[in-house]
Amino acid sequence: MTQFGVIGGGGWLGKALLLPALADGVIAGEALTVSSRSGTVPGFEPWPAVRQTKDNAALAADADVVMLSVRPQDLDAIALDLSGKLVISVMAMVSLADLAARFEARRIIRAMPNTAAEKRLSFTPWLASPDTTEADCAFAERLFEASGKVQRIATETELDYFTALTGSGPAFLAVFADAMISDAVTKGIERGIAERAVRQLFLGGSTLLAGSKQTPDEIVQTFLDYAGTTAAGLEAMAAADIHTPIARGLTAAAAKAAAGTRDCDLG
Ligand SMILES: NC(=O)C1=CN([C@@H]2O[C@H](COP(=O)(O)OP(=O)(O)OC[C@H]3O[C@@H](n4cnc5c(N)ncnc54)[C@H](O)[C@@H]3O)[C@@H](O)[C@H]2O)C=CC1
Ligand SMILES: O=C(O)[C@@H]1CCC=N1
Repeated sequence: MTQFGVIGGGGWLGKALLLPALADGVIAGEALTVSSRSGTVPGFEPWPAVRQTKDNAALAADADVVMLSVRPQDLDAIALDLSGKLVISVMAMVSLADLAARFEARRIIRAMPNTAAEKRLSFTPWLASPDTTEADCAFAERLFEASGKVQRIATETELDYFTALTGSGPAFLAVFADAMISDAVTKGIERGIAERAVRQLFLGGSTLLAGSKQTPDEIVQTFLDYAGTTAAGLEAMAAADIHTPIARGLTAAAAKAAAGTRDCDLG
């Protein structure tokens, strides 16, 4: 049985990925070791065979596959020789070349899920270094499929962009929701009611969008064609150039992701 060790696996993203995979049987509890700063985190109680530790060296010694899920600023404290193992990283801003140099690893997969993984609704692009095997890629795909949709991509430049688009994306939707709530409050709507309304709007609107045969721009055009209230709102937003701040935000996030990353050839 492939032994899987997840460094930082008790954090937000680690648990969002691991709990669905355990629930689906993609990972057996007996095959999983999770490390955290404290050595014990809640959430894994339904799988008592999952081992928890603070000792990353012991985790790595027992593992065939090691996943890194700590914040980038905590990575320097983790000095391990992972040569011969499959290394999976979900970390932003840490490149394949950096991972290879730090951990003496050749088989590396970088993936960029988002925290909707905890609802099994992540979009997870991933890419693999040239030495990874088909079995390595299949393991990673099964793991990430438990928490959403996966997409293999070709370059780290794309991964950096997806770090902004879908990795950070939940926060960008939250800022749009917050702007709507703030406006509603200034118009006299009670904050709690505005929040309830906007949460349901995002659920309803995004469910429609996800399942629609129309593209988003076609949906916008359909509403413009009514020439009614929605069109008045859309035209005012277009006049205020709503696309520009969105593009600026994505560009800044992707630039930050890329600052620690460069396309590299590990072949
Ligand atoms: N939260 C998000 O929206 C996304 C995060 N990521 C990436 O995932 C990684 C983890 O992010 P989160 O889970 O959100 O952060 P988090 O802070 O919730 O989890 C990180 C965990 O690592 C643990 N940790 C720190 N140093 C450790 C060490 N030496 N040994 C063992 N455990 C250690 C911490 O105790 C914590 O539980 C980051 O690198 C981030 O770039 C990627 C996509 C989305
Ligand atoms: O904000 C971050 O750095 C991480 C990566 C993508 C989402 N959260």
